[in-house]
Amino acid sequence: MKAWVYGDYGDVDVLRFDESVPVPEVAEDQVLVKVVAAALNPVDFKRRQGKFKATDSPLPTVPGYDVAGIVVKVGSQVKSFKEGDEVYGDINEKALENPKQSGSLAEYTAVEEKLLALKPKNIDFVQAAGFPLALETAYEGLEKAGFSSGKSVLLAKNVYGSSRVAATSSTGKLELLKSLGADLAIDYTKENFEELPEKFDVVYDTVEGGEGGERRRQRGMPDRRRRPPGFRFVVTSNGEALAKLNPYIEDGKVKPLVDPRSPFPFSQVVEAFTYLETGRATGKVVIHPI
Ligand SMILES: C/C=C1/OC(C)=C(O)C1=O
Repeated sequence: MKAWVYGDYGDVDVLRFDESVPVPEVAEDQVLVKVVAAALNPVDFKRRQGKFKATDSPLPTVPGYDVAGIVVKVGSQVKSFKEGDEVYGDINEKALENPKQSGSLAEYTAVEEKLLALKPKNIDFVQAAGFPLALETAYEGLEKAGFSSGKSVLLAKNVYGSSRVAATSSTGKLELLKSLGADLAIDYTKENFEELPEKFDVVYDTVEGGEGGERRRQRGMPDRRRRPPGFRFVVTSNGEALAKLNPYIEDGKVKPLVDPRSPFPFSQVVEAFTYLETGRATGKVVIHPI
């Protein structure tokens, strides 16, 4: 099959397009998905850069976590899906612990049925591919924080009924935050949210150690010891959680956010990663058709 592969860790120039990659074997609890669309995530390029090599699967790697496609084969123990089902999901249960060597930037990928959900009918494959890892990360974090309706979060209005959502971004993305429903859009290049008079029940930091986090630290991030209790976690892919969120997607309460430059054709995966790695994307970077 055709797939993007890298045999060494490094920047985008380690990526190779290979037309003779073996189609992955299907275990008894897996389905084989004909990939229609695959979304890129920062974990893909951090993994390719070797940031998780200690717990990575062996090289060579076909990258790609997020997938949307059609079931073309089912393992002997599979109960939830049949051939022809349109599915989506994050194919790696533990994002950083032995992620699959054969990912979604390929014509086919084999995935455990417990990591997939049926694709909502009201969104297309490109929109669906962009949801799993990001949506499951948001949901898992808010669940772990015991978030509930009426609370305020510095992210979760339409699923939890939060009273107030504030969000931070660089100057150029403030209007996008407001269009997505943020009651308060904070420019982290000008303000440190921890110094604002308004306080929040939950602060959800998705980029600590990323651009936003470093910028806050450069401007004298308050002493961590004065911060309220918090926790770090790495998303666990969960098809049941995704299926639970399907009704919010189907009634339009949770909307896909695909970058205007998406979809990138399968031949332009290098260009797609290069764009994602600029940090300038304003939505999911999706590869389609595959
Ligand atoms: C998707 C999971 C991630 O876990 C870490 C530490 C990141 O930087 C990720 O993107």
